[in-house]
Amino acid sequence: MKKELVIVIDFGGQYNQLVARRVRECNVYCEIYSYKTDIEKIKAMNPKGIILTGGPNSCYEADSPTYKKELFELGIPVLGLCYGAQLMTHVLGGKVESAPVREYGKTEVLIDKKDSKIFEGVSEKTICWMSHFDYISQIAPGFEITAHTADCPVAAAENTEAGLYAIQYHPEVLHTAEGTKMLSNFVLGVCGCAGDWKMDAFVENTIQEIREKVGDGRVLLALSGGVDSSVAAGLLSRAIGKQLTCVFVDHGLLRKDEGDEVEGVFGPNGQFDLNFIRVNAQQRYYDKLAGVTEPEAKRKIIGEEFIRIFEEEAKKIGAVDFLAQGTIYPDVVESGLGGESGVIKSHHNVGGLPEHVDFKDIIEPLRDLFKDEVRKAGLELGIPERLVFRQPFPGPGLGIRIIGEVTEEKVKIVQDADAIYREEIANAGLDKNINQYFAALTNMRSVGVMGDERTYDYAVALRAVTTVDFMTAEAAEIPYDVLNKVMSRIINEVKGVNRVFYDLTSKPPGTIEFE
Ligand SMILES: Nc1ncnc2c1ncn2[C@@H]1O[C@H](COP(=O)(O)OP(=O)(O)OP(=O)(O)O)[C@@H](O)[C@H]1O
Ligand SMILES: O=c1[nH]c(=O)c2[nH+]cn([C@@H]3O[C@H](COP(=O)(O)O)[C@@H](O)[C@H]3O)c2[nH]1
Ligand SMILES: NC(=O)CC[C@H](N)C(=O)O
Ligand SMILES: [Mg+2]
Repeated sequence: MKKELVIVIDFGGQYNQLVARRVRECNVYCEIYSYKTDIEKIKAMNPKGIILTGGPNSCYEADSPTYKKELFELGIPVLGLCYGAQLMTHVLGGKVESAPVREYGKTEVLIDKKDSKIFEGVSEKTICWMSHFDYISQIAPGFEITAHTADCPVAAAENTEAGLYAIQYHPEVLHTAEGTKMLSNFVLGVCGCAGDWKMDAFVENTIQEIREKVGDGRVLLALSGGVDSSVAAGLLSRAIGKQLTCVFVDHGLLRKDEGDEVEGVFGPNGQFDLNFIRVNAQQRYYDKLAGVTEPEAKRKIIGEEFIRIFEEEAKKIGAVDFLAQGTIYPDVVESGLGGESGVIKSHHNVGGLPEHVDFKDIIEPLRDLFKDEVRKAGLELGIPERLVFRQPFPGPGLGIRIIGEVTEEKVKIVQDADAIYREEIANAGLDKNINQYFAALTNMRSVGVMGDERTYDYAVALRAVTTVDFMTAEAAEIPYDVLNKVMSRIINEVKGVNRVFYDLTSKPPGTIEFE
């Protein structure tokens, strides 16, 4: 079964992931590609629709991102959003200029063409999210204006005959009250997608694809016991059974008792029928990380050691062709490989991979999914809810929750503090409402007084966030008495700590982890 595909062409906008999400919420599969992607490649994928994203540039400037005119002549419907709308206009002979009045934030849009397919079921006056300083001063030949605002004569325009639609605002953000409706009108109404891409189809198709790719070869899965690799294990084991071996690395940067817990679930006495190997590599990691302080350097070392261990294990098993990982879409984007977005941090399993990897190929069945979609796939596969809804834990583990140099002593401190924090969050019944929470060790030491004596000890930072997709997040509002209890237990029970902070920062501008 060939799935319907809508392509998002990325011009560097901030909300590009959201565009892809909204399309998927219409049950249509969607992928993001850079504007540098060759038109032949785009044609070969045979998409049912193309969406051009926003972007920071001005399309009339010489070296701004652009696309060939041919893109608009493929007979495939194209929707341009903000920069995308301006670029479409510019390339097709209209005019884009610096706007006399910029628009930013919630803005009332007045629909001029009530029977436009994009505005089916949309109110005549509707609140939309604007973010632009350029504007379309003259539409391209063949287009008509379909909406305007008080300050912007072209809030939307279209050339229905050519299947081209331009929208100046951002329908993908939830501040645009009826934006989801407009995008679904494009995807289902204009492009004619059936909207039958669902998780059961994803699971069945992926199992089929894995079987075809692997044949009678062998696969080594990097299994952390986290959500993503557990779901990947579920898929792979359904697809190829005992041709799969799962390797779990205890790098000495796991949470307190986590190594034994993972072994308990996936090992020989656990609930899955898997080939499972636990590698104890604690000392090896501490040695490699000694003296290293720079976050990206730490990530690269941890990522590289993972691969070297997998290679060694593969040799012991013999004739392993494929390395499988539980990589998901946000790992790819943040590592700067998902399009035009900058590198935020190199996830150990993507941007942190060493240049040479001793496997024929890498299998990443979840590479195109967001976290909540991975969870849906997990439930579809019958993976226990307790595993599916676990909070994520990053592969580099406490290595990126200890700011600066990692030592065994610091690992012990952060493990103990984190265990107390998690216990108290669970006692307060907050664990279901907070999507990720953990203790981190700041590299800061300060003076305190305990039992009439001077102390000069570390400060622990508590982090807790609510988020849907881990791309953006808010600091969770934890009741003060809970925080207070955690603070007092950490200071009393964990040696080497004399201060506790609560991190209030949202993402952006912070990230969830500290490094
Ligand atoms: N300790 C580990 N041993 C083996 N593989 C690991 C380990 N930690 C991470 N990996 C590999 O790196 C991938 C990415 O790690 P990541 O933490 O993003 O995912 P996860 O652990 O599977 O799920 P979660 O995000 O819920 O923690 C994992 O899916 C897994 O393939
Ligand atoms: O497997 C992983 N390898 C990594 O290198 C990594 N870095 C961050 N994370 C997790 O990704 C989510 C977003 O984290 P940030 O806001 O810190 O980028 C959060 O859930 C983080 O825990 C990682 N997971
Ligand atoms: N959000 C956007 O895509 C902005 C497009 C363009 N840079 C403008 O300001 O008009
Ligand atoms: Mg993990």
